[in-house]
Amino acid sequence: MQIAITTTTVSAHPHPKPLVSLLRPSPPHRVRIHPFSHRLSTTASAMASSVLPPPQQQQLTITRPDDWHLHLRDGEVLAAVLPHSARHFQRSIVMPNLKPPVTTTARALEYREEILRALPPGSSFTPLMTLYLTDTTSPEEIKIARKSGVVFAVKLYPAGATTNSQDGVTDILGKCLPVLEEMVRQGMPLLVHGEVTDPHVDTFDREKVFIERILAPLVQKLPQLKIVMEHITTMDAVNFVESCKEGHVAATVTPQHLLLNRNALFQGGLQPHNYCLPVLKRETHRQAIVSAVTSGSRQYFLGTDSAPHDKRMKECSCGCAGIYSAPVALSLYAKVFEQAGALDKLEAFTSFNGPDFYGLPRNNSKIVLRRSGWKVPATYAYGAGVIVPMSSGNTLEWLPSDQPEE
Ligand SMILES: NC(=O)N[C@@H](CC(=O)O)C(=O)O
Repeated sequence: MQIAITTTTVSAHPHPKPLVSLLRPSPPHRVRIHPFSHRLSTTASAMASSVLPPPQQQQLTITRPDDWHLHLRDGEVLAAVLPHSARHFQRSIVMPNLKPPVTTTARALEYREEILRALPPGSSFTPLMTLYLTDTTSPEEIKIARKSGVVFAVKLYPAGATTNSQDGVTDILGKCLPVLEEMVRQGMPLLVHGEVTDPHVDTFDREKVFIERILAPLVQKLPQLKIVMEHITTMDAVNFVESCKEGHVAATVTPQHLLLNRNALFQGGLQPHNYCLPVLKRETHRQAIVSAVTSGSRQYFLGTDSAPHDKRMKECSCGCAGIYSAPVALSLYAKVFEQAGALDKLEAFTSFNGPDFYGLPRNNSKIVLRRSGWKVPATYAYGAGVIVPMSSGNTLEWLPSDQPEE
């Protein structure tokens, strides 16, 4: 374990007094802890130690993370959002659901060039390109993709499931079997948006039903296919992933599905900025995925699903699905792992399990997260408008350093 943790040196009082008597206002005994030095600032330090929580980690140094599920878009939006991902992540799996979608290696190469041109000067961020699977993708295209060295996976969008999925697959086993067999031969992972599109299936059950109707039969038919179940949201998905062989089936998990349940969609009125697909689920599901990712299992890794949409497209009569989390994701993941008492498992989730699954080297450089409050901007501007980030206007605790420390 390469995680470096800095802690305070405050020790617990051997005979703690009842909390209530210690909390009574008493000016001479008031204690302040400087956010950076962590020194007790009054002579009441002995008294204070009895009311302090256990020592807190103040700084985390972890291997630089990768984002294994990212929507970068193109044009002005790409230029605005790319620096946020490039600042914290070394590599990202770039989703291909542009308009029109990235269905060929030739198009993926062009898109990759566009991303590289939009990078801030000096950035070493590496986009890992993907192809958008359609009913007519050919096995030959998979061979070309593998040979290119820049395409790392193929994305399955069931037709009509989410943003720009209208050209997606209508019948994966009926239409795509030869392509999937070629992917097995090429060791090319299939990244799955795991929701059925059957309008008779309740929106909140679409992931569960997808597992039953499509994913389980697919794994049975092609057990050698490497599959990433993207942005899982349910206990059913956790159970499914864990029933599969490590190294063959894995899952990405977003910050929103770890921190929010479906109440967040309706708190005080309709909350369009908490709307994404798959939609947030009930609390028991959230707890199941938190337990899964903080357990230390190698089958889960970081995938933000950061999906920017113009504010006007979110706040309208038929709002788009997608939450923009790139600037805040790392702080939020740290919060989740800290709340679960599992900060020692954070690095494997952010930086090891993903490259290990994809058969890529782990990053060498580091990133530092400091316990230092920072306020998330209300919006981020781009050419034509603004994008509202997740946790907009809130203060977050863990501040990632902009520069990796070698
Ligand atoms: N997650 C979302 O709600 N939206 C994504 C598409 C996707 O991954 O479903 C988008 O591209 O906007």
